[in-house]
Amino acid sequence: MSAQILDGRATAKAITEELQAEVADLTAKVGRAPVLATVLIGDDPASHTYVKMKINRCRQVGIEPRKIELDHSTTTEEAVAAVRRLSEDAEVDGILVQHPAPPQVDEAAVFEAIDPAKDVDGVTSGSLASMAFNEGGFRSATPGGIMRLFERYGIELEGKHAVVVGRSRILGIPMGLLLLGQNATVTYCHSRTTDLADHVGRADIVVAAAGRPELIKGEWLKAGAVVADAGYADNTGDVEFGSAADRARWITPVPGGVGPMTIACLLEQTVQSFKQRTRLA
Ligand SMILES: Nc1nc(=O)c2c([nH]1)NC[C@@H]1CN(c3ccc(C(=O)N[C@@H](CCC(=O)O)C(=O)O)cc3)C=[N+]21
Repeated sequence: MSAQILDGRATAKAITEELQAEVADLTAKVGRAPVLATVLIGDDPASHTYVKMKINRCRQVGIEPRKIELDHSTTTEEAVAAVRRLSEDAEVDGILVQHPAPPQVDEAAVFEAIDPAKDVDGVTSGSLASMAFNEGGFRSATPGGIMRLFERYGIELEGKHAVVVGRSRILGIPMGLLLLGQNATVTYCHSRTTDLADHVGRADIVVAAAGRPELIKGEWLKAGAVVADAGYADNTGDVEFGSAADRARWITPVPGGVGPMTIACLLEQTVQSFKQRTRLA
């Protein structure tokens, strides 16, 4: 292994500690803590685990979690109504609707019920448009977390060729937009891409967001590439770590890379929303 580690766990910890101090100060000024509402539909065990991790991190920094659980037979209309109530609730600063929703639920419709001012997970089409037009505002949590990690390690993006593998609404697509916004040249690859290995081989920066464990082989990489692995199924990345670490210059591990940064971004944006909504920013 010759690559250096992009340590998401340590970076997220540093961000969390900074937030903790800021939240204590803000809470004293405003007279209440920031509130993040989490909406979990159905009983997927992995989703329960992720939401629990997010709630634990909230408590750690002084954000008050509000947990909404809807059962597996919830309709789109019921889920939309629940999210709308949170959008209208003046005490709620941020709303997270955990993906994936059960198949009968139109997830996009539920996302759109989030007040854009509370979209701290960056899933609405309005947030996507802000990312496309480089307007600031809330970023999708995983791409936002990856950008913060690049920032903290001084990874240069301008003029670099970035290959994003995956085109999901909350991960691949916004990831490419954020990289484009930092003047990278962006290629999207996906399940219908032919010659995936060739595309990856031309990348200075690879973001693996396909949701397919070990899809990307280390031998495909250009020597010296930067690799961010957003795969998380069973704590296995979308990149074959061992072979990739032999060729890359920088790489995120799984676990300990992108996952913790996703949560750090969610918390940061919840605090940002709180400041905006209470006119402290
Ligand atoms: N609306 C929405 N927003 C999301 O951001 C979102 C989502 N839905 N659905 C599911 C994925 C997955 N996700 C993870 C977050 C943290 C870790 C994480 O911190 N993992 C630890 C390992 C945790 C363990 O020990 O199992 C790590 O990588 O070090 C992983 C995965 C957020 N997601």
